[in-house]
Amino acid sequence: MVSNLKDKLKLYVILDRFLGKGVPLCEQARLAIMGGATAIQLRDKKMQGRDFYRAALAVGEICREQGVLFIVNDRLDVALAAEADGVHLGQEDLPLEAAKKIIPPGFIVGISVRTPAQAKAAQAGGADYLGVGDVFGTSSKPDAKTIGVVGLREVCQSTPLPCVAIGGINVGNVRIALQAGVVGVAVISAVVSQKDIVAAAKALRALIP
Ligand SMILES: Cc1ncc(COP(=O)(O)OP(=O)(O)O)c(N)n1
Ligand SMILES: Cc1nc(C(=O)O)sc1CCOP(=O)(O)O
Ligand SMILES: [Mg+2]
Repeated sequence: MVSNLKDKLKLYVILDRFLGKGVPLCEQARLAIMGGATAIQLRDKKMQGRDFYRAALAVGEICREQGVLFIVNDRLDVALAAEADGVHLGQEDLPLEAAKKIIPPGFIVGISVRTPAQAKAAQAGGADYLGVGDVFGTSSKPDAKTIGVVGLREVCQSTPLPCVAIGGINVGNVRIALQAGVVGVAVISAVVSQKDIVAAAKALRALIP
């Protein structure tokens, strides 16, 4: 059971094997946490289930030791087997109502949304937080659809659930995202693609109250 979820969503770093420029996933996690990441997501669209599970065990152990939230992207089976804190599901992933049939109490489910209607449905289905984006335009997810800050604000104002902004977030625009009503930001390239991952995470974390 995770308490103070809002605090744990402040700086949500998503690991990426390819955008991490050769830095191993566990090292990305360690460095991001040293820089102040409050949540880590394991996301890999190409790994086989067995490798993804192994990576989840390894990254999960680091997060547990450091008291950082650990979320697995897409794969509820892997999230449960690796005893992650939760899973993140998009609009094309396993439906929330199906996930709810098999998740234990206290297991966190984050849902990607782009509209107030999607936010409403996620809340009705028992989501714990929302990932809202693509806010500023991202080059890390080819099929992302940009909603802008106006779209972000509309979603935040439509729901009592804690919202995390995602998509093109960096030190130059994080304040704008926060002003739209999110509790935190989720990033890939602004942290894991940077030469100094610790410094990059620190710089972002310093801008999030
Ligand atoms: C925190 C957070 N928000 C949104 C997403 C995107 O999820 P999804 O739309 O399912 O896309 P993929 O990441 O699976 O490509 C996310 N992963 N995390
Ligand atoms: C994984 C993901 N989901 C998005 C969405 O809009 O749902 S945007 C995105 C990629 C975010 O990477 P970066 O911080 O490098 O822009
Ligand atoms: Mg997904």
